Amino acid sequence: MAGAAVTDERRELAAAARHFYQRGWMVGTAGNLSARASAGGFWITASGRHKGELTDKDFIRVDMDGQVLESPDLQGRPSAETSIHQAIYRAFPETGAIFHVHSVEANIAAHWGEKGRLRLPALEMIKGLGVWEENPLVDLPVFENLPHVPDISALIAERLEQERPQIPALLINLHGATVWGKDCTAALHHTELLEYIFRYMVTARMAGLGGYA
Ligand SMILES: CSC[C@@H](O)[C@@H](O)C(=O)COP(=O)(O)O
Ligand SMILES: [Zn+2]
Repeated sequence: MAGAAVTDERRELAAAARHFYQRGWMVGTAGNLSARASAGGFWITASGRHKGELTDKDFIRVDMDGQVLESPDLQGRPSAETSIHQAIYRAFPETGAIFHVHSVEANIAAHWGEKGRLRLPALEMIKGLGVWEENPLVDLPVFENLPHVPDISALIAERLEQERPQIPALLINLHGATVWGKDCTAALHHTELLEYIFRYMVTARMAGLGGYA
């Protein structure tokens, strides 16, 4: 992390962002990351920041209603997608960190979703996302990429209230995945695993397997 004097949850968030940026999942400022703050509320990336070199000034601490509690950079404003993070923290109080990334593979795989769900192949890797059955039928919730982010958040909040996703993740169509975990380490593992599954799906189609399951 370039020149950062970060001492709280922001250190882990900046490291995760750099890792995702290097994988091409957060190019051109895309994506956002948050973690519950020991000081209260959650730290979230400020809007429009480059994710390869985040410092403590690139995060804003907000409460569960999205109101700013702490902003080291007075010019900063919370991620435009903060309301999506709020919806997930509210629905699942045990969630400690949420990562939203934009990969090419997620956007291709989204084309194979139907009726708000994307069936994932029963790969061994799905165990890392908490599903231990043999040959599980796992559907990832998919949401429309509405132009007004709070409208997407409202759909997410409504659906999460009705059904808990089988894995800690959701997809916004032609936009990207949002993945969560009990802490930054778990959220990072879950993000890598889901992106592996998307990569498998795309590669399997390209290899002419006639599907991916
Ligand atoms: C690089 S455009 C992507 C944005 O529109 C958005 O989807 C995104 O993920 C980042 O928004 P941000 O407000 O910086 O958190
Ligand atoms: Zn986004």
